[in-house]
Amino acid sequence: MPKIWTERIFDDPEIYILRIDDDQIKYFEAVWEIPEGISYNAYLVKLNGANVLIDGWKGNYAKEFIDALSKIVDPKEITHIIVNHTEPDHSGSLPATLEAIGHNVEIIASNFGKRLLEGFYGIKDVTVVKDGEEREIGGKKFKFVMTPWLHWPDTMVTYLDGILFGCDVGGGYLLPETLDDSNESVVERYLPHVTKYIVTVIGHYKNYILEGAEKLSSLEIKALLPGHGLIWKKDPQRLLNHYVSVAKGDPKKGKVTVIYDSMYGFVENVMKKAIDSLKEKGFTPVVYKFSDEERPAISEILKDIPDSEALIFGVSTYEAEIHPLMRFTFLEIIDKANYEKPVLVFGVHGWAPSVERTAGELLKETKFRILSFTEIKGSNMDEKKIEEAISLLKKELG
Ligand SMILES: Cc1cc2nc3c(=O)[nH]c(=O)nc-3n(C[C@H](O)[C@H](O)[C@H](O)COP(=O)(O)O)c2cc1C
Repeated sequence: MPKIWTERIFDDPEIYILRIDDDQIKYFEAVWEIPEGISYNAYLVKLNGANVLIDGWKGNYAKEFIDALSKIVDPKEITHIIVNHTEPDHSGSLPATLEAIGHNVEIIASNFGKRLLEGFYGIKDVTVVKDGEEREIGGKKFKFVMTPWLHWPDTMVTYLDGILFGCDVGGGYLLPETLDDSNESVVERYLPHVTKYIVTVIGHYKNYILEGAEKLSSLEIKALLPGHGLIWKKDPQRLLNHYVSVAKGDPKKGKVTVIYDSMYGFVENVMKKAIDSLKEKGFTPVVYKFSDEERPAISEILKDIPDSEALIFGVSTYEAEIHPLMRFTFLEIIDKANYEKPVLVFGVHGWAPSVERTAGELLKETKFRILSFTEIKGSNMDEKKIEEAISLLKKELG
């Protein structure tokens, strides 16, 4: 059963969090494996003569949302709804919320957000705010800053008295056992799930993270209240720095992610040799293997790419192509985690070498620097060739 949190998190201005821990979800966006779950966070700001609701929950929790909201405020007393981002994991509860409010409430969104609200829910009456626009509501100044492509073109953030309502900006997977960042061990456990969230959800637009961070640096941010995961009261800059580091792909010294498939063990033999050689040279390999017994989650593989120094792929030839699961893995890495990092590719075939052609074609237009393709026939494992490839990597990374 999803846990629901409704707590006052600030006294002045009076702000409440409405967080639901979605422990039922298996695949975020119907693709990313998240056994750790995800929370949806909405916020209510109580002001003089105004009650401002910021974002909402996924539609399947609309009833729970109205019940939780009703514990804090009579929905009929809500005067404004700010929609920072219209993706239905935040806006799905909106139609039910409007019904519970039962009167004309002012909905505030970006220009793109207005278009999407009409497309998704038929909502036409939306006040559009522009980049940097300020509005006085209930005696307080709300500032709206456009952060397009974080994660959709509609996305904006809302700034009030040093508090940034980020929606997807600042989010992460996991159902942390606290609401905020005051407990260091919770934060340390949480941050890898933030990385996983960034790569899988916003990785395709990661340059916009750098643009957005630059834009937000002009604001003094005392707290960051995102649409997923922990809220940041103690050190919001830590989370923003983490976002920038993932977007840049800052490497951890020695970390090399190794991904391979092996149907009958031929690729595995090659990769074992490569992994031994990596360890001998002081690297720390993180290994993912597709076999008839194991199938790693693509979301987990993606999580390990940003802070890797290099990537190594081992692929079997499959109907003159690379193995189907490795093909999907390549495509997702290229789409979500395309970084200027060195790459080695080992290919094993039965009768015709193909990896330089197939993997080469996939990697051609990417930022990855291919150091070598090593083609191996079946069990004719050429240890010298494997050693040469790993030595090339050592030379490259020092
Ligand atoms: C379904 C299937 C399709 C294959 N297609 C090709 C192919 O098109 N060209 C080729 O040279 N080898 C092909 N092979 C042979 C494998 O690439 C070869 O046996 C390789 O060593 C497999 O390594 P692995 O057992 O570690 O996966 C195929 C093997 C299988 C099972």
